Amino acid sequence: MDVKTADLIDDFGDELRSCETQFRQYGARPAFAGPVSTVRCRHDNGLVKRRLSTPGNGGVLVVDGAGSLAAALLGDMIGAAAVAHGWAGVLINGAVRDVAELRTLDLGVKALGSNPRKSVKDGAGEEDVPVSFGGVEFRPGDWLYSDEDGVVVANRQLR
Ligand SMILES: O=C([O-])CC(=O)C(=O)O
Repeated sequence: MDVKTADLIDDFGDELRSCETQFRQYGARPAFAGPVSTVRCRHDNGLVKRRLSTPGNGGVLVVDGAGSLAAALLGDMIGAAAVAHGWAGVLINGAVRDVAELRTLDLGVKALGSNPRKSVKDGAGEEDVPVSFGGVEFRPGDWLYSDEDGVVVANRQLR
């Protein structure tokens, strides 16, 4: 999908929520879009790993890691699983690791930063709940559009 968030804002205006968080790009896909699924967790990526190992159907997993940079919620193995399962992208309010390898994956990956320390995998957290960061609420079933300008979300598929 050819995603241009600025064009979407021009065409759909207030129908879109625009996230203020300044993410870094880590995947090889600078632009991605799809229906939203969510995980909320902190220093534990058990739910992220499990979710990205199930069919993504072109969706985007929004992970609210509470903005913590203390441990990575995604690395190259989980990233490769996401590609293999047909996810379009992963948006992480938290950290990643294996940055050099993530750069080669055909996947949208945006996160706040990186940390080589990995998370535990107890599976603590919540799935399919609304999560909020950057002044935006991300709800399961919303549509997310992301490119180098930013991340915007709508209640429905706009294109
Ligand atoms: O396993 C983890 O916690 C993250 C990671 O390094 C990977 O996905 O390869």
